[in-house]
Amino acid sequence: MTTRPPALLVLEDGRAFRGRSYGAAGETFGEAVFATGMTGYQETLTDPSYHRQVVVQTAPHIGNTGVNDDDPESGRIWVAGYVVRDPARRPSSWRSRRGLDEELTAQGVVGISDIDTRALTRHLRERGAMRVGISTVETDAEALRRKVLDSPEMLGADLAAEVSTPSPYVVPAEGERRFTVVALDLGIKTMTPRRMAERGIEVHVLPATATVDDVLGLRPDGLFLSNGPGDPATADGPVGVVQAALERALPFFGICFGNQVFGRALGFGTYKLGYGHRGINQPVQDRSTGKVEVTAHNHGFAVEAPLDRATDTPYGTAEVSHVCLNDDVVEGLALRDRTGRLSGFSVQYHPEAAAGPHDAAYLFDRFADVMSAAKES
Ligand SMILES: NC(=O)CC[C@H](N)C(=O)O
Repeated sequence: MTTRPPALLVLEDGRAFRGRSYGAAGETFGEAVFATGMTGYQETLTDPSYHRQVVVQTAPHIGNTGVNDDDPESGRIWVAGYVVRDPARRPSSWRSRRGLDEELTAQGVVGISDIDTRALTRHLRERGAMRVGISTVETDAEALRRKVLDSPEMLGADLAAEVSTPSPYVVPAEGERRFTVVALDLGIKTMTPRRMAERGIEVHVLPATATVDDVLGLRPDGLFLSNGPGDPATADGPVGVVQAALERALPFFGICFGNQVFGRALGFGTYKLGYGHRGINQPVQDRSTGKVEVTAHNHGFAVEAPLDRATDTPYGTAEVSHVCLNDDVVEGLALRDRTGRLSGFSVQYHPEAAAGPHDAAYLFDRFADVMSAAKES
């Protein structure tokens, strides 16, 4: 194996790491975030929520199972850059079609390897997520840092439309069609409509810019909002769509960015976390049952809502349904109508679990139950 050329990583606060080029040569900028999953790097790389983020993998060996054509969560790699400690020298899996290094290069993703990812992660944990640059062409750390400081920040970034589908498409229900759902694609992962389809839900996926009329024109039984990149404070369009749907008592389910938009639609604020939650083993408690789920996360923002009381909204009573046991961050919201019936809910984490444990799959059944109850009434 030939030795790969040198590469330089510089954070906006000036901390620098020198390693080797991994993937494409060139220069890239984004928000440095760390992901703690021991598996699922393909799903991570192709999750549109990572658009404009440079992902640092805390697992030291990455690329061991190569790249297959089954696991991507979208049509391309979305991360702005990739940071690993020790890339696999040779992939090994019966499903592997090519090496990860090769795939990153083919998709033009600039990365760096052979740096102390543990030191970098501890730095981000102490100082918070921040902008970063990786370069295989610039060798002067101060020069690269100046470019990092010129690059856009994640706070205030409006990115959903950049990753959303350009035109609507339909994911048919498996077996008998029980419900029709409109899903706003703010950066949807492939597995999400599939989890609904498995439950007899036909999913009409619409672009992030879809209007209330586009949604209602399809006469859906429910509205779904996906995960997605960027700052939820910028998502005024989707917030308006959700509010209009709630006014008409249309059952609602949201995931991640969808949870943040739901929170805003209910009148709550959102804020940026210090370094976020990204991994597949985060403990979350469902406050209605007391049960703890081990869940998949990828979020840098969160909803600000009171944990100790319900909140009256124009659409009913809202409460925090799920919390993260590591830091008490709001991980889910539930909305009940005047009769006490659940009419909409959302989670900050990823029940589609691609990758991740399947503890939260019940939420897709809950969505079907909410639609079923609404149909009967
Ligand atoms: N996965 C997501 O939907 C992330 C939502 C939002 N971009 C955040 O970072 O919190």
